[in-house]
Amino acid sequence: MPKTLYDKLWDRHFVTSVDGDGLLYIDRHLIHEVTSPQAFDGLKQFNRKVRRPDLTIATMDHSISTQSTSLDACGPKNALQLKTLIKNCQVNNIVLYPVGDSHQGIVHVMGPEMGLIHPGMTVVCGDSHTATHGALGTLAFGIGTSDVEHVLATQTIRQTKAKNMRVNFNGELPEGVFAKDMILALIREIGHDGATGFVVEYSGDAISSLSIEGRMTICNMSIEAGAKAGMIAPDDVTFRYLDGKAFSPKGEKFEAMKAAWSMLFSDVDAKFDKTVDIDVSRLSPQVTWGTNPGQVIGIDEAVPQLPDSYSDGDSSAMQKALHYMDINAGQNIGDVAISHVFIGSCTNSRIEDLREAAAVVLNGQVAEQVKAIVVPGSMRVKKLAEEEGLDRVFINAGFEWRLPGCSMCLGMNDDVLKEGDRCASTSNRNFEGRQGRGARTHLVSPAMAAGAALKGKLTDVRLLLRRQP
Ligand SMILES: CC(C)[C@H](C(=O)O)[C@@H](O)C(=O)O
Ligand code: SF4
Repeated sequence: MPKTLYDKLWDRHFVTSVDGDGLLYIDRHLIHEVTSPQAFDGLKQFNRKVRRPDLTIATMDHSISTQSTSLDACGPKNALQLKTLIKNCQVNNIVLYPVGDSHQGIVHVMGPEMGLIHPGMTVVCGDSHTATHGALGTLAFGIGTSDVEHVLATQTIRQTKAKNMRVNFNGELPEGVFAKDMILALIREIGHDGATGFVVEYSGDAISSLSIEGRMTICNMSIEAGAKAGMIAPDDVTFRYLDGKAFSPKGEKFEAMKAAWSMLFSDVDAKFDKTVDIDVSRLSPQVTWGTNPGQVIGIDEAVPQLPDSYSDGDSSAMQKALHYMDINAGQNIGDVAISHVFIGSCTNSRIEDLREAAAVVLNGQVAEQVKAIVVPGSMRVKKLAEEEGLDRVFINAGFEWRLPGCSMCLGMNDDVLKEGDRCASTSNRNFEGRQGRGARTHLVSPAMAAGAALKGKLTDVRLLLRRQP
């Protein structure tokens, strides 16, 4: 029977069935400070050992400061979480990349760049954006803390098989339009719960033309459409990305693995439960106006009018979102002034994202009333960017250049927005209070965020790019 890529990865990792679910073997387990402490406590309580410390990798990202390497910088609660991770990793022989280490970074940025993630793997982490790793042809999904404990103890996890969805992105991306705009446009089309119960495979010529960085941006936000996971079949772009990475196989072994990885694709006749087609050649830069990622429009569009019937759930949700965001129906989104810009997060903090933002910033200045920060996703991204002089571009324009971490993506560290602040953000979530209680988030691409920083308002970055020589 023809199989999808998801079916193939499921079958390869299937250990046994449990009441209609599958018990899957896990090839790579990533951990961070927030969702691991209780899991380790659970192991200790039952005197259990970590079954495969060698397949488990830890980093620090959520609770750290990106302004200081002190573990105490974000208060005693965060410090305790970080110190607990250090202790748990020591006791259980798990490699940890702590703050200050040259490999430290946001878990979904540092893992792939070290070559720890290979096509065909199952990858889990106690973090919803684990879907990011699907960009390398893996089955990767986020798990809860009790599942973290289960994986630590057994290297397996119980899962219900999801349905198959295929999203074809076709056409050529116009100037100023990026992977972030593609995924936002998809969520607009299918809604923020449009992929609930599905694993999504992305394909089409617009996906083949994307770098791994761009593919990660897309897979990362699969979860924001409700999907269990997002994935992209490995191709030459994937193999070139993996070649030479620290933990990639080397020499003949790499060639042998490449041959095996090349077999990881959906069969021609494989059946998908749902298919969506999107033509990217007509896309404009996207920006969210509301409080879920499906409430999104092109920068050249007006905020939608409320539907006629005020009784339906959609319009009351819309009204609530407009009220929280202090935005009017029918308003031109390009008129909205912002107070903050955040370029970072596991969605958009890779080297390519920083290059795209820097290309817009070149020779410009951050608007006076705006506080703008750039937070590279990992120490490696930071180093690369500094070698290319991108840090100078940002600093000279008035941006803060930070250490790697989750930072302003969520209010768990020292980058919390205040009530009424309005942020153009390259992150992935815009729900009420995500960046701080009462703060407002507009999700955009790195180029759009850079444009907003210079203009002090949401801006069509295509106009800024065209003006440059
Ligand atoms: C803290 C963590 C559990 C959480 C997640 O699972 O996604 C965070 O990364 C987020 O983005 O909200
Ligand atoms: S950068 Fe944001 S979305 Fe990504 S793992 Fe950190 S908090 Fe979660």
